[in-house]
Amino acid sequence: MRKKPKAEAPGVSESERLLFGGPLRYDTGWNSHQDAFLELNLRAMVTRLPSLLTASFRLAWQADRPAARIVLVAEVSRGLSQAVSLLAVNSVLGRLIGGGPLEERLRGAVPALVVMAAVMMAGALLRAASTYATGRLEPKVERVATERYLERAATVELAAIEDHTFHKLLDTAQYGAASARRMISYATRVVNAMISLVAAAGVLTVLHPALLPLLVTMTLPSAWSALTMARRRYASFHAWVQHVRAGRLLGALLIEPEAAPEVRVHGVGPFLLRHFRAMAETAEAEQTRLARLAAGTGLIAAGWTGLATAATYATLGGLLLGGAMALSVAGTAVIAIRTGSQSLDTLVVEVNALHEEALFVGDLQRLHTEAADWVVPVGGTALPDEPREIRFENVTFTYPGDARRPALDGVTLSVPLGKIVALVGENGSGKTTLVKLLAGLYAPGEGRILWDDVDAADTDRRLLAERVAMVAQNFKRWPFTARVNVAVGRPSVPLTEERVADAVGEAGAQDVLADLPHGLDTLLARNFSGGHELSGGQWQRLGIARAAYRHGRILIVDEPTAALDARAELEVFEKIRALAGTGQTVILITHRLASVRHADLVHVLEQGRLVESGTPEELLASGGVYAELYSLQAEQFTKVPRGPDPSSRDLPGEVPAPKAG
Ligand SMILES: Nc1ncnc2c1ncn2[C@@H]1O[C@H](COP(=O)(O)OP(=O)(O)OP(=O)(O)O)[C@@H](O)[C@H]1O
Repeated sequence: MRKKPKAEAPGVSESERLLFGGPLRYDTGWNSHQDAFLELNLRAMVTRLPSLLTASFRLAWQADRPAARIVLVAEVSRGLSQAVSLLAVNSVLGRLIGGGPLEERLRGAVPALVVMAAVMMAGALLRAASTYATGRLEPKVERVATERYLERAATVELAAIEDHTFHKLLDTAQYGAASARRMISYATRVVNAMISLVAAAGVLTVLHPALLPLLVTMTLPSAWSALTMARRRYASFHAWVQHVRAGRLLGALLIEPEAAPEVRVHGVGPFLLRHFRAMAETAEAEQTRLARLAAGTGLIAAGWTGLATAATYATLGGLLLGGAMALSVAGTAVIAIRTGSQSLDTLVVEVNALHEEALFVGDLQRLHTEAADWVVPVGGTALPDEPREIRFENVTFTYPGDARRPALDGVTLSVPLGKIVALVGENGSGKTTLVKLLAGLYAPGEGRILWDDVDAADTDRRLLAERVAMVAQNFKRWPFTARVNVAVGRPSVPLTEERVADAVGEAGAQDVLADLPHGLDTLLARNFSGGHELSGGQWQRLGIARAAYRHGRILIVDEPTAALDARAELEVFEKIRALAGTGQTVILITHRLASVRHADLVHVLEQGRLVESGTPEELLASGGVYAELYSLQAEQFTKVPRGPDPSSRDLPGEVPAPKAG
């Protein structure tokens, strides 16, 4: 078995140990095709070439058929014109070196010279056509590949995005589009080099059969050197990719706005810089090692090429001296050997590159296949028009990975529609997971979620999603204008001023907009010029406006007031209560138990299990978990000494002492 080139294992620098807890081992999806590349040798290259060229042509054909046709015709014609050109050279040399007066010899060479000139002109025109068509084709190929990639990423289940293996594939496949683009020019050059090689080889065989093996012998050393170096670079890239990425991460942290305050207040700058330098220096050592090896390999290859060239010219000399070859033929042979060896060199390098790019395009194709298993299904039974309740029946759900316990464990509960239902429980008790299941973002591992008597698992997920509006705990702060940040709640309906204004009013976000320099047209992305940043509480109000804009029949609010000041919190709960008055279902997750007082039903979760259900009064009276959490919060306020003004306004977080029970 052939020995694989070994990449030097990255040296574990002190920085790496300290910052990342040990050596940053290579662990991305590239692993899957690493071996394929390392096994690449001349024979493998030749066998894989047809499929690589077909793949490139298919990509080009999908993106722009006329341009793909132009490139193909132009490159094939250019290769053929080189054969004609070589034959014309042979004819010119034959005439010039042959017998007779000089004037006659020159005149005799004119037709072949005219052919040469015509072929050169045609070659230039074909080159221009190919350059134009390739330039037109490349961005289209990249766009088509990127669109397919993004479309796949957007249509898979949330669980796929959170699945480590699938996410790795998403990470690696993103390089596929740029690789597809590059494959076009590599494939073009490969086709061109192949045809001119065939032309040179054909001419050489016609001139003398012994010349063809000489051409191959001359080119083998440089082919070997190009392949060896490419394999080493690739192996090194994989062994060092994490290390290099981590080094870049350190650099990026120094300029990132989120890190900027701590970098300055805690003086983290010099600390990060020191470790950045240490990691960069370790990576530089690898580059030096590769350069040393490249120099050595290059020298060996040059030595062999020199010997092969000397042998070629000695053979030519022998043939000339032995009278087996005319001088004019020897002249043409020298030109053909030079052209042929250049084409062979190009061929090796370009096929090498083509193969490397094809591996990344292969990841993109793998993504398409694997994503098909994760795509959110379309179609299914309709939901009842006016359901009375959503019922969780013995629902268990465990996040993929190495979770130590299910996030939801045999939960049976009811969410009556048209009411305010609160979910309460300590951190990590499963509240957010429960609403994500309700919204169809995950499917239960066991049990059922019923909308009256229709199992959510059998329904059309898009129709289910249309019923739900959600203000998630970490809802997205879109880097767009304030208007879009509201209207993105329902992109399927035309954006109208009236709808936006209504939603802003419902969320009580008018004050937030009034403070913005361009109102609804203010760009909410500080990293762009003219961009503006909102405070956490201001963002939260826009998030609520977004959910109001959606007009989902079920409004899920996960910690809606965490970043709000006391007055704003009061207002938001007023709005939420008013929504419930209009028949809207509100599912409220909050740790502020005072806000739960107005809920029609409270479910208390503990470590993924439902431990209590009832009205707030019932739960307080029962003296269980809810009552305990309530007392804890109440105590905080009763213990705090009151301010000098006893008539000061009640704070929404202020809770009355629980009834005994
Ligand atoms: N995307 C995820 N992948 C893996 N585990 C998760 C994920 N989200 C939550 N978990 C785990 O599931 C459990 C329940 O989390 P969940 O977010 O539902 O709790 P919660 O009651 O909403 O908590 P909090 O009050 O802190 O928001 C936790 O142990 C958490 O670590």
